[in-house]
Amino acid sequence: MKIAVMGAGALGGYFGGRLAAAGQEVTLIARGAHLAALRARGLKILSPRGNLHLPAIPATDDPGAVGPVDVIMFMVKNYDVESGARAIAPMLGPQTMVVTCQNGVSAHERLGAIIGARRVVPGVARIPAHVAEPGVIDHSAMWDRLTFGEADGRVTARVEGFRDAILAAGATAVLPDNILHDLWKKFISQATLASMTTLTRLDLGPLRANPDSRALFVAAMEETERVGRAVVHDLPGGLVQKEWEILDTLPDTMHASMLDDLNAGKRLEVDYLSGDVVRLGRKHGVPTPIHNVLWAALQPLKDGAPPRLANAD
Ligand SMILES: NC(=O)C1=CN([C@@H]2O[C@H](COP(=O)(O)OP(=O)(O)OC[C@H]3O[C@@H](n4cnc5c(N)ncnc54)[C@H](OP(=O)(O)O)[C@@H]3O)[C@@H](O)[C@H]2O)C=CC1
Ligand SMILES: CC(C)(CO)C(=O)C(=O)O
Repeated sequence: MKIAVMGAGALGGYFGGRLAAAGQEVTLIARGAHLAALRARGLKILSPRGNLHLPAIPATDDPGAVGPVDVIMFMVKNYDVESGARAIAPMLGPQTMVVTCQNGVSAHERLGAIIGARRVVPGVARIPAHVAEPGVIDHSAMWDRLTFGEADGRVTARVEGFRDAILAAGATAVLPDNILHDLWKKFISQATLASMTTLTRLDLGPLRANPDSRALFVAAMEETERVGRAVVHDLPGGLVQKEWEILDTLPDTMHASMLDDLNAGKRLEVDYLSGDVVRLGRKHGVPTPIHNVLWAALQPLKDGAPPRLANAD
């Protein structure tokens, strides 16, 4: 299978590396110091599921040099979806499938508006990872799950084939009954996890242990669930509780990738997390006071390179 990874950072490097190690024809699309390191030293993955070093994995910043592929793993951040969508044009053949992984609920629609919805297979990733240094992906827990499926719920040969390729590579792939439900299920916890860990600069452990911050966490998730129910009328019940069954099993040191982004001086995806809770709440007449505070409080940090803390000295 010919696979291109558009945005071979934390997630793209992880899944692209596993697929390449399993013999798939993978090209990483990257840029800057990360691309230079990939070319000079190859890709390294540090992972409890097994470390990996691929010294000669193909990497480029030029999708035109790759040409049409079977699958594009579209793994840029939310704020790069539109520019990334335009950049992948030379890799789109008549049958190319483009699988997403972005947190939030809007990336697949924004991508589809540019490249055509029929090409897009929405996905949800459950895998904690970050780029520890250029060329090196640090995957910090056992889970490495990519759930994806056709937006209309059909189980097609293209999604089955790609699921089998990921499973053969030793990572986890799931075809759900309804990918839109899965997107919202994760969004209900992720929008809150991202904003609360980033705003407080704390891991999940202390936020979950303190009764007041836990209550705020739960209320923010319930707010998102109410918005979800207004947007997707057949969203199953009990999603907040189901997400807490996951949150309560995570290590104390778990935090959202958005906190890693803050610490690395990168841009934040907050407009697509708490920001989209607020935006969709307004659109559907559902009040979102908690996410409005979380979203607004993070605005001064969202463009990256956080201002010097007033009391840092
Ligand atoms: N990291 C995690 O633990 C998880 C992340 N997610 C979601 O997955 C998505 C990807 O996250 P993550 O992997 O952490 O992000 P990263 O920033 O690690 O990776 C994205 C990569 O895409 C590169 N990129 C963007 N545009 C281009 C371009 N035009 N050409 C070449 N390279 C490009 C970026 O380069 P540059 O750095 O120069 O911008 C970066 O290296 C996010 O939406 C996130 O919400 C979901 C679950 C877990
Ligand atoms: C919480 C985690 C790491 C789970 O996959 C995540 O999705 C993120 O923070 O982006």
